[in-house]
Amino acid sequence: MTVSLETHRTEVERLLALADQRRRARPADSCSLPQALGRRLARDVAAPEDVPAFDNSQMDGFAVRSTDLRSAKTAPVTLPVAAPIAAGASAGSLTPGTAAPIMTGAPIPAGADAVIPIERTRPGDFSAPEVTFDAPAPGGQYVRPRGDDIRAGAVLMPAGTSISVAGIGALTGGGLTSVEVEPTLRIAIISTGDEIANGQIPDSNSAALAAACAEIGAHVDRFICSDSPHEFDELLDRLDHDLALTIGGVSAGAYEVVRQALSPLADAWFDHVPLQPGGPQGRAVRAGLPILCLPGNPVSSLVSFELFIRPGLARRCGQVDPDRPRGTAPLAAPLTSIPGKLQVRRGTLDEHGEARVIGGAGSHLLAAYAVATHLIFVPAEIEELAAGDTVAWWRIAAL
Ligand SMILES: Nc1nc2c(c(=O)[nH]1)N[C@H]1C(S)=C(S)[C@@H](COP(=O)(O)OP(=O)(O)OC[C@H]3O[C@@H](n4cnc5c(N)ncnc54)[C@H](O)[C@@H]3O)O[C@H]1N2
Ligand code: MOO
Repeated sequence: MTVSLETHRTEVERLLALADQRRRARPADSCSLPQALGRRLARDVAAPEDVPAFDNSQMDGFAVRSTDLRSAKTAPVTLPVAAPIAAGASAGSLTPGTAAPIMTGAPIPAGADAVIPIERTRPGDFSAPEVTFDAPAPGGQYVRPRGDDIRAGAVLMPAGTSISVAGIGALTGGGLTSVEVEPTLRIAIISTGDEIANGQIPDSNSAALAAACAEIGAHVDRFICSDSPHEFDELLDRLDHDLALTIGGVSAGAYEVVRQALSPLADAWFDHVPLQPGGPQGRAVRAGLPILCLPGNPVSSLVSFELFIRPGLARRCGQVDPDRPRGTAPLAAPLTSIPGKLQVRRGTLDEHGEARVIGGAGSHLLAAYAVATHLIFVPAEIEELAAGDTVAWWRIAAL
């Protein structure tokens, strides 16, 4: 039965949710920190130590006892300069009645409780033997106390947090080198057809789809299967993935291995959606494994991945912006489209901000797609568009 694009999208979402459930049921991964960007924490992470680990200066200036500057309220106070404390030095202690040059991040010496920035002192120079202060300072001024960012044992980031760039920094700053993260979604991409299995045609579709899945953070394994339904069944029996994407074998030919093998299943659906390219589609759940079946024509498989699968998959893989950037633009040149189907052309936005189609509508024209930066949409009810008419676009590649 033909279904609307919306119905198919909803059904694909249902299968992606199932794939996500399978992923979550697998054990957590241990991941070293720089690699953990974008992964979700499998459990709460407690800070192993106080951050910062010691009281330290927030400014380049002089470490003082605030009590030594009390009288600066009425008259300037001049103190002898003690040995300087660089960031990386050990803490030491401050002799009462002296001021120690201290750099940002350097440990506050025992006895000191405030820092006066260099620009609020006279002569404003670290090499002078004495330093004069014109105002008192409250205790704690410009001191970053130990544990101010996070206390040892406190939850630094709770389970489920998507590890951001700042998260990598905070976890590393907390003394961690690896974390337990939720497992990555594992996808099996299965190219079908004797022409692929015997090498007559390069397996360009699964190469492209594998790149698309890897780009959004999924783990991908690629398989090739001949037109034998038995071989296809045996291959599916071996998979332990969260999701399978099949390519080809879904339309009206005599050797449609995917449709033949899967359509007897209770939950299976194989038919057309009102889309060009990407009309023939299928989906099934086999022994708990959700399977999304894409048409074999190269442009068709990529366009249907973009429209139906990528948004939900990217969101589940933790992408910050799961949707492609979208907008509208005037068409650079007239075009015609087939009635009753959403047509997806490939093109770019030119220097005038106009949408310019590249190549024809045919679903084998992958070379033109390869230099396109945008998908350009012609609605189902439209047969002709004039130059200047508004079209919707999604950006799929860098300009
Ligand atoms: N009588 C009809 N024929 C076709 C219809 C139809 O409605 N009635 N639909 C056409 C449309 S639209 C599409 S799209 C294709 C989809 O066909 P399949 O999904 O069954 O794909 P195949 O027949 O297996 O292959 C189509 C085409 O793509 C090439 N291909 C397949 N896999 C790969 C791969 N991994 N890498 C590169 N190229 C691949 C294959 O060699 C064929 O040329 O059906 C139309 N026919
Ligand atoms: O709908 Mo097919 O995908 O055009 O070749």
